[in-house]
Amino acid sequence: MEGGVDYLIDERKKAQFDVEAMKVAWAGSRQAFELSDRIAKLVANDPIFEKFSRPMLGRKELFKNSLRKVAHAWKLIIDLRLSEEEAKLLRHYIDEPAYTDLQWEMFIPAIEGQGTEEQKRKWLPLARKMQVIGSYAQTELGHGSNVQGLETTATFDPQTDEFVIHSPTLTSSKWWPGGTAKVSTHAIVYARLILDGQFHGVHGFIVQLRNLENHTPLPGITVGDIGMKFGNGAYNTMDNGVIRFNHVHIPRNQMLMRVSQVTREGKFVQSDVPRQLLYGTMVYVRQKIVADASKALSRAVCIATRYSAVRRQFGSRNGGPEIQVIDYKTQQSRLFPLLASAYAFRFVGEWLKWLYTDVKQRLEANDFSTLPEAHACTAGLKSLTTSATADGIEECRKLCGGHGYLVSSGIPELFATYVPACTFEGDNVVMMLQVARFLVKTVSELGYKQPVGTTAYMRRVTALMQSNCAVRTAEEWLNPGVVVEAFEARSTRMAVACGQRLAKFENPEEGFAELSADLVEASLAHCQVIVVSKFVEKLQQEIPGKGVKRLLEVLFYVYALFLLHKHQGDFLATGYLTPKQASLANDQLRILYSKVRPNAIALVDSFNHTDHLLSSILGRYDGNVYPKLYEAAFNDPFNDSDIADGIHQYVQPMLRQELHSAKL
Ligand SMILES: CCCCCCCCCC/C=C\CCCCCCC/C=C/C(=O)SCCNC(=O)CCNC(=O)[C@H](O)C(C)(C)COP(=O)(O)OP(=O)(O)OC[C@H]1O[C@@H](n2cnc3c(N)ncnc32)[C@H](O)[C@@H]1OP(=O)(O)O
Ligand SMILES: Cc1cc2nc3c(=O)[nH]c(=O)nc-3n(C[C@H](O)[C@H](O)[C@H](O)COP(=O)(O)OP(=O)(O)OC[C@H]3O[C@@H](n4cnc5c(N)ncnc54)[C@H](O)[C@@H]3O)c2cc1C
Repeated sequence: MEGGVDYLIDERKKAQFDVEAMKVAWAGSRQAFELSDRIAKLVANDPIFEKFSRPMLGRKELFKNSLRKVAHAWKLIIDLRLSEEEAKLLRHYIDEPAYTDLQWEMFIPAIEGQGTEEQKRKWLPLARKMQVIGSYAQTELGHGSNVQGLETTATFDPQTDEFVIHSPTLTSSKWWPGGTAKVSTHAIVYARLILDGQFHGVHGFIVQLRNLENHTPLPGITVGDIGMKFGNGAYNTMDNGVIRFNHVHIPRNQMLMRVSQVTREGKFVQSDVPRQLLYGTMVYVRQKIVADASKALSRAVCIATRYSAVRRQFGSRNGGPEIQVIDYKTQQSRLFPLLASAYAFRFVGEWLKWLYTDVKQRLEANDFSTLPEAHACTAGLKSLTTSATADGIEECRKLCGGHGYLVSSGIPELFATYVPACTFEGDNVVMMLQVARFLVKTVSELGYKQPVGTTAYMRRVTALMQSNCAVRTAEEWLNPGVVVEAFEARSTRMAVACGQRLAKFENPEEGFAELSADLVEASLAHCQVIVVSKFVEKLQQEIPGKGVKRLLEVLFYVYALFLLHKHQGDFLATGYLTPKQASLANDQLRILYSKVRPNAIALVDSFNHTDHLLSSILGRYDGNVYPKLYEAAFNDPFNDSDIADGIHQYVQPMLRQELHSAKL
């Protein structure tokens, strides 16, 4: 058997649910599905968006090609009158990090969230028409996580009514801002505000970087690219920049002044808006990153699942077919939890989008009450989903054996492009520590304040601390209430235990630092409660289509019981479960894997990923893997000639024992 075409045809016949209806459930609605499907096909059928050759290109060629794709996309957006939602889908399917990500997802949102009405009126139309191109310059060579530690200064000059933006040290050089090295004309620069020699916190300033006519850097600005990043292709389509400012003057009205203002006289005015709103853009992007995690993980899982059905190893009797590797229980126990995680992240991402929209409306009406919860949820879920997705993509590579290491599997580039999500928009550990602060506060207030939102379950603190799990059979684990309660009890107990240990420290900050590893674990436990509960809430909704809800229920149990198995140390140490109950959960997990097995291919087909998006020979929809791998090998430019450059010069002299006289 040369290809896996027949295998995937057979696999698709095994599905026990309506795949078309599952596609709608994954997309969120029929309208969302149709929109997404239309844009996916638009991109897949346009040769300019070809990306299979990307990892072979040198940096300059790669970058120029990326500029061409953006220009073509922008032309399509105008010609086809695409809405902002459609344009963002177009970006998703083009699948290439570019300066426009920063323009649309950071520069514009920063002005929307932190600008005054006047600033919005001036800058937003220019940015939305791409008449100015902006980036987000916060991180410096010396500081990224610690925003309050930034060194760039913005000193008000009352003589000229201007701010003077300056990089006083090498470590204050802006370092990383995407789109800045070669493209952006403007940036939101975060800098320490200095008025009359006094420091007034870090604020955002709109700084013009380049001449709009000839694109040269403005006087006082030194700008360049920070160098090649991890992996070929991958994030190297982005021009991450370094910028030094040498006393660059900008008008006073280019400080983003919704949160605080500087008057003509140089007086600092703090409005009622909390200073945390300065971090609002990061809350927005973290929410987007959570939504993106399910897309990335589902791609890797789709490739690994299809290939696992095509690939056969061992077990041949009398020349008959070998076993499909997807039938190995070990393969299932590594792959199916990732499949279930993709669905879990999809649904929690949908919920987080709702939460963010709600917070945004409140902020616009100057209601800041839900901001701490939104910050904790976006920070925690960003950390949980990106860490699991990055690990999951790497696991999918291993699930594909040696062929997974080939660039043509599509996995190496996906991994290299994805992993920085664990670091950017907040290092994942730093983000979990933010959740920890929120949890510690919630726990310390339990005696007199009812927790709300995602911590509302802690209202039942007494019951969750005292009662234990009642499961007696593997079957009894198939109860959403039982599963959610187990996660809530473990999380509450871990958070309360941290609170009790913290109380023993005289200095709370010292205690927090000392216990930070435990606090991160407690935060993860809390974030898992959110993901598990949001999956259950999804299942409580009407989900049309034959067998769709049943399969989603199976995936819910796979996700939750897999986590329970993985973290059984916590569940046992907190005393909520007995070893016997943990073992019953694992027994149930094996039964669940056998329920997923016949549906596995249909479940990944339901993501509706095009071959263009997957860009993977192993994950091809038709399963025609081996002939295409063979063809691709001989199409590689390295195989253009049987005799590679350098063979005559460096290998043949060795073969002839003439190396000492050869010119090297
Ligand atoms: C062709 C045309 C196509 C057009 C369409 C294009 C569409 C594109 C689609 C693209 C797809 C995907 C989008 C993704 C794009 C992503 C690109 C990403 C590139 C990367 C960018 C970056 O990385 S930007 C830099 C990010 N930096 C960070 O995240 C820094 C992390 N550090 C911090 O956030 C803070 O310093 C930290 C939270 C760690 C601590 O802050 P600090 O003030 O020092 O500390 P505290 O004193 O601890 O905090 C004070 C209190 O404030 C609370 N708090 C902190 N942060 C927030 C917040 N964000 N919101 C609300 N509250 C916050 C904190 O909890 C404290 O509260 P308390 O009650 O006092 O304890
Ligand atoms: C691909 C990419 C694109 C980026 N794009 C942009 C951009 O457009 N604009 C921009 O401004 N920035 C950008 N960044 C920068 C990014 O936001 C920072 O790298 C990120 O916030 C992490 O900060 P750091 O690099 O200072 O890490 P560090 O804080 O130096 O982290 C190093 C280690 O220290 C640990 N650590 C740090 N603080 C603590 C703590 N308090 N407690 C415990 N452990 C801690 C971390 O967990 C980590 O293990 C980008 C980064 C990347 C990789």
